[in-house]
Amino acid sequence: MAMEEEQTPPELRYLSGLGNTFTSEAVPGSLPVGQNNPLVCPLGLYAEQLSGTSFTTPRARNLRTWLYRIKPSVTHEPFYPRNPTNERLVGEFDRTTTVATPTQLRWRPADVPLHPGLDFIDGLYTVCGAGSSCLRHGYAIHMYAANKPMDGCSLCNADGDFLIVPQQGRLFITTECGRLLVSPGEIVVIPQGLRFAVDLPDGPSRGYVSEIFGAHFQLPDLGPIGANGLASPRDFLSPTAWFEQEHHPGYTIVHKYGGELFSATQDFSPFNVVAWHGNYVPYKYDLSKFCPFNTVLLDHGDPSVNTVLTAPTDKPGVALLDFVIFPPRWLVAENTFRPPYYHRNCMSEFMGLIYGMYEAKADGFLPGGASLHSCMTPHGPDTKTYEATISRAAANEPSRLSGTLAFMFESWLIPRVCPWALDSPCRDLDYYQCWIGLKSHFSPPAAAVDDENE
Ligand SMILES: O=C(O)Cc1cc(O)ccc1O
Ligand SMILES: [Fe+2]
Repeated sequence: MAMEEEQTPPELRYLSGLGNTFTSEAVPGSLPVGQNNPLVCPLGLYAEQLSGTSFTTPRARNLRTWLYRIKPSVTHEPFYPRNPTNERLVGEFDRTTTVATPTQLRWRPADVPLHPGLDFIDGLYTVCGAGSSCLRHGYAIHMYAANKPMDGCSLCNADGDFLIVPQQGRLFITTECGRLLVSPGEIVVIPQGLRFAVDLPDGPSRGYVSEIFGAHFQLPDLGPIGANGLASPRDFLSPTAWFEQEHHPGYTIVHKYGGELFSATQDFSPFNVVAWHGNYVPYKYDLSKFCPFNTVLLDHGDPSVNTVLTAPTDKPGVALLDFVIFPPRWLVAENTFRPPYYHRNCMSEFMGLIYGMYEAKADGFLPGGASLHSCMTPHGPDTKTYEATISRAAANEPSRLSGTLAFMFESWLIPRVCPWALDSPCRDLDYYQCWIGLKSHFSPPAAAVDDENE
């Protein structure tokens, strides 16, 4: 099943829309009509339901898909702890696993190793996170650097949804619902529990992953923006049914459960779903389709206006995790400091850069790199950006911010950081220096100073 390096992936068909109930048949007539589990399914298939929410979740948020497959997924040998495991994957964020630090953190991009061979599972490493996958509240932020396809194995993440942001190299992802090709500049969401395998048609690849426990992503409300704008539901693409039926001795299912990896073998591919219907599906989204809204007169708006997807908490307006982008756009504000303002945020901000340069950082924040500014940790434009901005003669002219795509995972929950991320050779220990040069421009009128000092 694995593609050789640099191989052209096949043309794929997608279904458009987010939150839709879809139907898809790889063989005509393979979906039961009028019911989900007839006594005998068409073509002798097995019916299997995959639930993404509790059975009793209110209808508007209820997610489930019915899969019609050659053999049911229960047909496998027992689960064992995977050996070797991946020691750098974390699902429980406490004092035993991770560290609390308010320090501004930044990392240079990691080289994609060529040796030893690392597939998507072994190339994943957690950077930070909060909460607990077992208690179903929290998130993890991972990055990956991989150079080899997942061959003869698939991953099932029982802990949460993965939102994957490729930065280098396309991902060819086979899932139980079909296949998706995801390029840098696109994102993909793989829902909790859906089995998938990642192939790397461009060879060495890297990117970012946010994983959410106990919630699913949805589009943000648009409030006064109105009925249109930001990410449009029709630009989200889900796969169409695709299956393989060959005997596959020794096929391995890797199961991520409670942050730990388990594996089980079976003699067939899990990608044996001939037809499916439902609304619990993987989807991809091309970030260049995002329709940004922005300041058209004065002041820098809050980044929430660039939210692509949000995973809610039980508190209205408070996100477990927002996925926010900083896309190419026109800047037209008058008498305004256009880059991001200096700030301290009660939410925590993890940022990555897909390509180009980020508007707040003249140096040091590179494509494939990352930064973390946790709850109430001060941050903002570096000295070079500040000085260049205030001395720019044409500061009121429209200017186009082009050739850049940064993003942020923003969370209400305070992240704890993994020790290997703090000790990483990619960590920029001098990050704080980018602000140390900010000097006082304070120039009160002479009279005011005299009055004060008398
Ligand atoms: O810190 C950052 O660079 C992200 C960010 C961008 C912005 O435009 C406003 C606030 C904010 O936190
Ligand atoms: Fe910020």
